Amino acid sequence: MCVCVCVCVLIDSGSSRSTVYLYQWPAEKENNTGVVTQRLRCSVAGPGISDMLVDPARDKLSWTSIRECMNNVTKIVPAAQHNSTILYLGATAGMRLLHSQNETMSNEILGNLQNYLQSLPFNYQNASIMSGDEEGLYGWITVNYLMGNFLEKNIWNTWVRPAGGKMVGSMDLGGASTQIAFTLPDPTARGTDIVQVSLYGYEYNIYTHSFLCYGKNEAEKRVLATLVKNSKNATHVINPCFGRGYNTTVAAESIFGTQCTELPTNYDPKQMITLVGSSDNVACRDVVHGIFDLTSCTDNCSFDGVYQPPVGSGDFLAYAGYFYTAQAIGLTSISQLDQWNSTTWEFCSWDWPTLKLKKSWISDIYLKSYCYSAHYVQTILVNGYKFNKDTWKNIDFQKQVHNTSVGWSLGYMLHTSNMIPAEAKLVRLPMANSVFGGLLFLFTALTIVSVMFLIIKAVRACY
Ligand SMILES: O=P(O)(O)OP(=O)(O)OP(=O)(O)OC[C@H]1O[C@@H](n2cnc3c(O)ncnc32)[C@H](O)[C@@H]1O
Ligand SMILES: [Ca+2]
Repeated sequence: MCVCVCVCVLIDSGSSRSTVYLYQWPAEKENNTGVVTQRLRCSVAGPGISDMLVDPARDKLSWTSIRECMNNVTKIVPAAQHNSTILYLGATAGMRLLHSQNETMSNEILGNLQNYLQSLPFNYQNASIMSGDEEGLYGWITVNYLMGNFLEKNIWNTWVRPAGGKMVGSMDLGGASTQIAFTLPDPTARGTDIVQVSLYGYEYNIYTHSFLCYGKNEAEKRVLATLVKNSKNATHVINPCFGRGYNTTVAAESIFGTQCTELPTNYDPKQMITLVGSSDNVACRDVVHGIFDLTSCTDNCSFDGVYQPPVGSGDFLAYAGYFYTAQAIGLTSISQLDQWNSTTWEFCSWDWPTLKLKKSWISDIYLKSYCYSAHYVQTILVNGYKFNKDTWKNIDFQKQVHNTSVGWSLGYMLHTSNMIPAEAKLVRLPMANSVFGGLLFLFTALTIVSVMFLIIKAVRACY
């Protein structure tokens, strides 16, 4: 429990990279809402922990990069507070995939990492692999905590649930998996992927689902795998999603060395494959559509036969890969669906020299993939989750709220350390704040008028 401490360190071990977060808050206010701020965000150099081999030489390298971030933490947190500083590590889709493929290796990596974290001067709690549903739920908690949707102060300076109790849905696009989570209007709805959580004394009925292999990087490998399989020449492959003029040669294992793609016949991991860009919008859209099973769903279903209630008319925050994609095509924050489509169309029609010129601030490693990811975002949101032209404008593409990164880590820290109590001593008004305020005003006005009336009557009686 983070009781009486003002700082917590959380390591987000994602599939593509690890990030160290340092959160802080005033100790006496720890159960209030909106008091936790992000003091440090440190990107660990190198790949995600699932790609770190546990051979001594690589090991040394890997932990050295985490050590650099932990040294920054050590400098910020006063020495007297080190042993009360809680330290957690949560691993996500990269480790989920590795765990199902090679449990021994995933245990070895986690064990190795645990030894290192235990050797630090902090109050190490645990390092674990989260389930996709937990990841989605914690993302939802982060979003609503940062937006102040759980509690607000009423006119009596007491914490109450905001009038209307509108919560914001959460959509996270990672490298290996993607999550959606939102509250259901019907508090009694039960079923697959619906969880009930009690926060600050209120019950929330939340739908949360995580799609493994639908993260931005793994889904791109699936697109490339389709192109390789459908190509007449399996070593010289046209990629419609890359800009014309962009060619790259990669080893087959960089596409097929994952559980997310099916191995081709006569698979040779070292076989080199040349991918040749062609800036072909329609072909890119079609191959991206092809990785989703959009046919096995009818009502209340997203894709791949997964149950999903309608997204409704509420607001959503889309972050991580959603934000990077929106930023690359120039449509962060709120946009119209038509705008997204036309911007994607224009972006994907540019050849590589034009892309480099127009988006000179983006490094090649990311730039080559944004045409694919713009189509991917449109497909998953519209064909998958069933956003339409009216509800698309409810999606806000962001990476931060109040200078704090949006992701599962803050929600995990708040929940795991009990900083969001299930029950809270709240004043529960029998009516909405605004109605209560209005009635209060009315009664005050009536009292004043009555007193004045009595005074006037008394004065008149004297004459
Ligand atoms: O959640 P999982 O699936 O484990 O993956 P992750 O945690 O490693 O995934 P991130 O949110 O860090 O990144 C999401 C995607 O955005 C990409 N990405 C990360 N940082 C970026 C940056 O600064 N600019 C552009 N793209 C970035 C990254 O390669 C992924 O494809
Ligand atoms: Ca992530």
